[in-house]
Amino acid sequence: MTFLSLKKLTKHFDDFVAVESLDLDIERGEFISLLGPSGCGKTTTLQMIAGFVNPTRGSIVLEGRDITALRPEKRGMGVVFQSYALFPHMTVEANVGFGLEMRGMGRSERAQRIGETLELVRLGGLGKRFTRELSGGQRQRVAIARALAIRPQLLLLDEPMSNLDAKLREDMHIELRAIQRHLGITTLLVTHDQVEAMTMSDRIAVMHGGKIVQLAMPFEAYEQPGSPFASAFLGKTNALRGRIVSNNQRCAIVDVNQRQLHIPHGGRSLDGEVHVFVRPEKLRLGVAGEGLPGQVKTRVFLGNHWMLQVDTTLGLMSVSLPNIGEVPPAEGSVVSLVWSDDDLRVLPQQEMAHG
Ligand SMILES: Nc1ncnc2c1ncn2[C@@H]1O[C@H](COP(=O)(O)OP(=O)(O)OP(=O)(O)O)[C@@H](O)[C@H]1O
Repeated sequence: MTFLSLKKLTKHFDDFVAVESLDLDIERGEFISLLGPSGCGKTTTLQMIAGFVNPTRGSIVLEGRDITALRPEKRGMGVVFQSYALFPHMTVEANVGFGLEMRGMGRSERAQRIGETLELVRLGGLGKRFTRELSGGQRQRVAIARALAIRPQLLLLDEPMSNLDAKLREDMHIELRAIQRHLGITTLLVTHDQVEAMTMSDRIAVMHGGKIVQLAMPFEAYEQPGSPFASAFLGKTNALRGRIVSNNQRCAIVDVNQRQLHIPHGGRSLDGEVHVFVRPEKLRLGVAGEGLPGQVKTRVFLGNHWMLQVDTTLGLMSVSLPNIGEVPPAEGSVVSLVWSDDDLRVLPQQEMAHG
């Protein structure tokens, strides 16, 4: 049975539609991210699941039971907000034990649970501190421990890592994912950070304009984006405008600035104006005369790779080259770009506007 089902979940604020008829099924133990830009309706969706915002329409079904009208405290969910919302005048232990006390758990059982949960987030020994005496990363762990202490059936995370510096955030991604797997706890994360979503999730729901525009495993979402929006939001991409010349069973033949490209269309024959996408790391430098000629406009070194902007007749193309210990051609050099047609993606142009 599906663990959590959102059925045509909708939220209007007056005549503004924040979330529109959203359907999502989550399996037990799954880690799902709602990924999208600011204002796309991620937080509103999470708040409806938590019970803090009433849906305008639609329903929320948890293990077969309709909980749409259930009060938040009856839902048995753990929530971690971006602000953490810790109690500054209380110790770490008191913060973590708060929900347990509310549920009437006895003192000794509570102490044991608090101890276990602090160990889990590697805060053992800090229980007596006040939360104001902790670093940002430690505070964030307290917030997670507080949500986990009640052993919730669903963990809801709203941008919980956004206040941490980049290195700490990276560590927390790995750690939180390990804790989530260890406890087998079904988790929904709201984020606008695609790396965070990719690192942690079993599946990513890409949101745009109050809707899910793609739901897929990270690799699939990145390699086979279902819309121009998803393609551009999940990592860098080069988008070219083209026009369909013809389709055969496997490929669309697309004219891009008078070059004919053969692009696998995945069984979906296309017509008219299209967008052609190619990821920067799928482009390589060829030998002279071999591919699309261009001139290097910028060259940036990023440690594990180089990023080049190359001016071509198809427009400015970003090219990512792995750092293999060689310095690529300097700015101003004439180069040629090659790719495999299998790495090109083609999507109808009008989807750009709708996401
Ligand atoms: N209480 C409210 N009243 C009116 N409009 C609201 C309310 N809450 C949210 N909205 C609007 O609904 C839209 C979706 O908001 P939401 O907070 O869900 O977006 P989000 O994707 O989580 O964005 P962010 O990443 O910035 O938090 C936004 O345009 C927001 O301004």
